[in-house]
Amino acid sequence: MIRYITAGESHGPSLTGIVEGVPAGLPLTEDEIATHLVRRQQGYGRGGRMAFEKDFATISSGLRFGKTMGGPIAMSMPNRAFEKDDAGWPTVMNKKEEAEGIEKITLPRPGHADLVGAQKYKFDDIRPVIERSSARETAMRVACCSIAREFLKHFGIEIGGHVLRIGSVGFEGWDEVRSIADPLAEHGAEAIYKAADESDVRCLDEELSEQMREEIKVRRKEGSSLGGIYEIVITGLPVGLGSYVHWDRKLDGQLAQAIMSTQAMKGVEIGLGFEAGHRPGHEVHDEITYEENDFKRRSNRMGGIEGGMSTGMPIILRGVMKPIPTMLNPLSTVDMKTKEETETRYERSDVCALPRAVVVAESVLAPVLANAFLEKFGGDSIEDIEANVKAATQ
Ligand SMILES: Cc1cc2nc3c(=O)[nH]c(=O)nc-3n(C[C@H](O)[C@H](O)[C@H](O)COP(=O)(O)O)c2cc1C
Ligand SMILES: C=C(O[C@@H]1CC(C(=O)O)=C[C@@H](OP(=O)(O)O)[C@H]1O)C(=O)O
Repeated sequence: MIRYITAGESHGPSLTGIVEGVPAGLPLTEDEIATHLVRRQQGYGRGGRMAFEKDFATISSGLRFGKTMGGPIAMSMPNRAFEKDDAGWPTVMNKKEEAEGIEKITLPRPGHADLVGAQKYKFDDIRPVIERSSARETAMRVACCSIAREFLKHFGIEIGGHVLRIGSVGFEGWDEVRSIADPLAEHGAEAIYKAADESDVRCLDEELSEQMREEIKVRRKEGSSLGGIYEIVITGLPVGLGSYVHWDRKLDGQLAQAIMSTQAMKGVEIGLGFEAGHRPGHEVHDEITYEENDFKRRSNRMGGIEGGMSTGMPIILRGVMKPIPTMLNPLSTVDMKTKEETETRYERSDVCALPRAVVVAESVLAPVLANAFLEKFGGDSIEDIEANVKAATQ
């Protein structure tokens, strides 16, 4: 079973990650991991921080001659913000000897972890909450998950995401999206993310991309922020990953948890999702056929999962991200120190991080799928697993 843990603060010296349970013999390079780290930094609507961070994870254990050895893989990634002290407020993490002189942050932002975090941990300064709740953590999360992603790719399983909606601009309904995404998915889900990467809002439609950019521009000018909806497609899956036999083995439940564990996510749907509640059964369920010695389905409105198990069709999952809580135009809040009503203070921020969050969402699904795959075909080495897959498909 692949497990990973991340450590690090947004403006601390570095982020650290350890990935345990990766089978031996998987070819892996830092550059492959960096592909997704670079993608996570790109996107229209990003803030100033992403312009100067140069995310790269250095591997310090678990590899020999470019292949995994079965032991924990440790990674480290520096925060350039730690040295820069450029954010317009003291980057307090590198000035521990001056703790007394540093201004406390006492104005919690609605929608961020600030108020509840300070209440829970009994802080009179929001800074420690900001540091660890920040989506800076997703940089190391993407690095860790990219290893599981490489494992899946080795067995022909690909993941690709794209943006469906930003604020008021988006595709009209399920069929319109399918007409663009499904033909790409026939070449493997990576064709989807590669096509989406052509647009700086990661949308597959050129006209919508332009409108989304405009929407972000308008909301930025107003001092507001935006979220949106994205879709992730996973191809190359065998039948029967996950199980209906127990609640915690259902693949859809595990995938949803991974998405909801990501900063700013407020919902997940699989296949038709919430639209299934609007349609009668005959317009929802995927009819079964038998062609070329195999069971097939006429459609994939269940999004590749039935009974908590992969059907062998592409998994289609959508997530919704709320608008960024930090906004130039302030919201009402209360000063934690004086208890007086006042307004939030602005700190450097993304205006819309959805195009970047798509890469995070693609990534966090990888360990879930890799573990479901290992549960079915598992072994200590890639060689063992290849033999198990071969035996199961003969
Ligand atoms: C890729 C990404 C970038 C983000 N950037 C910011 C940001 O610049 N400013 C901000 O206030 N929130 C940002 N967020 C959202 C906050 O991290 C998040 O709302 C906060 O941690 C509270 O957690 P919750 O939204 O899950 O409740 C970002 C989220 C993601 C996934
Ligand atoms: C640093 C990243 O995102 C950060 C997420 C974030 C937040 O509150 O979640 C706040 C901002 O941090 P800063 O105030 O340092 O600019 C974002 O830039 C990153 O994605 O690597």
